[in-house]
Amino acid sequence: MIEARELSKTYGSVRAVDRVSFTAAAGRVTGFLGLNGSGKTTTLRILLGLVTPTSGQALVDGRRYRDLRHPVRRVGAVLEQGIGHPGQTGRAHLVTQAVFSGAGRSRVDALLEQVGLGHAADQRIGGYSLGMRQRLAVATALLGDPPVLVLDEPANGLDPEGIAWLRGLLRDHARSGGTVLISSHLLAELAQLVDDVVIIARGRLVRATSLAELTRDAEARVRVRSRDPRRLWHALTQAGGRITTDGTALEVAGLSPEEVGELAFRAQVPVHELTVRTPDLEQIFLTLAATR
Ligand SMILES: Nc1ncnc2c1ncn2[C@@H]1O[C@H](COP(=O)(O)OP(=O)(O)OP(=O)(O)O)[C@@H](O)[C@H]1O
Repeated sequence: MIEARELSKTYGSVRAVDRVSFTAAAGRVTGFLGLNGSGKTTTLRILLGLVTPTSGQALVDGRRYRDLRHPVRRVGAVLEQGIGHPGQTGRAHLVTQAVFSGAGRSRVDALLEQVGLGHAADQRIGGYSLGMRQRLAVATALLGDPPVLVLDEPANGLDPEGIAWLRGLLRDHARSGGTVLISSHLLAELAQLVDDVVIIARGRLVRATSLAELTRDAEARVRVRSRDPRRLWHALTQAGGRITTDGTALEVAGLSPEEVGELAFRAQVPVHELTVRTPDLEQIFLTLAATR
């Protein structure tokens, strides 16, 4: 299990992480979500003992990373930065990491196969595509066969097949009792994968809940297209509607379709389209991520 307790990190005047508390439970995949710069990487780096928090604690199985007896056997991490020496082969990289970390090299070949790099094991990393590097990073994280996996934006650079592969791997890991914490700035990317979500915005926790709960809570929206969107926007906002737009139509939250129709009528704005949109997960996330 992963636990953040009132975690804060300040860089000069920037509160990168501000009293954030959440848990990521064993047997579940937890999505750690926030827009760019919201504090995800800082939180994960604190968790992995790479950054010292200003206050609060980040714990893996009740201990700080640096207090874990065999960290590579407890926690595997895929971080954002580049991996390995470009002149090294994938296999040599894994062997080096295995030796350095004390994980043992016996799993190297099996892991290369598991992440789909068996055919490229003897190619230099410098010639790997971004997706292949991500696969190698996942293999490195799995070296110590750790129950806890922490992944910072691992889907970056993966093609749809790679994403499906990663999803399968992480789901299997959780199904066998492992803990998975995975960050992203796109909820849609994780929607098929996560059980729970932790959403942060500007360093603060906005929501920590199950994906099912998040979907249930979301309110339907009314999409309305008209000849005079400015006037309609004004009328709907005056009535308490919360509005976004894709440039073509207005998306209205907080008002029923009946209210939107009647308000448009009263404002004498001809309506060309009025539809009820069931909640879109990405929209829910964006609304939450932009709230504070
Ligand atoms: N070493 C640092 N020194 C100064 N400011 C930092 C440092 N690391 C992060 N920050 C600032 O802290 C805030 C949070 O950054 P962080 O990288 O944790 O966000 P993020 O959610 O991971 O973003 P992204 O999705 O872009 O990676 C940002 O304002 C960032 O500029």
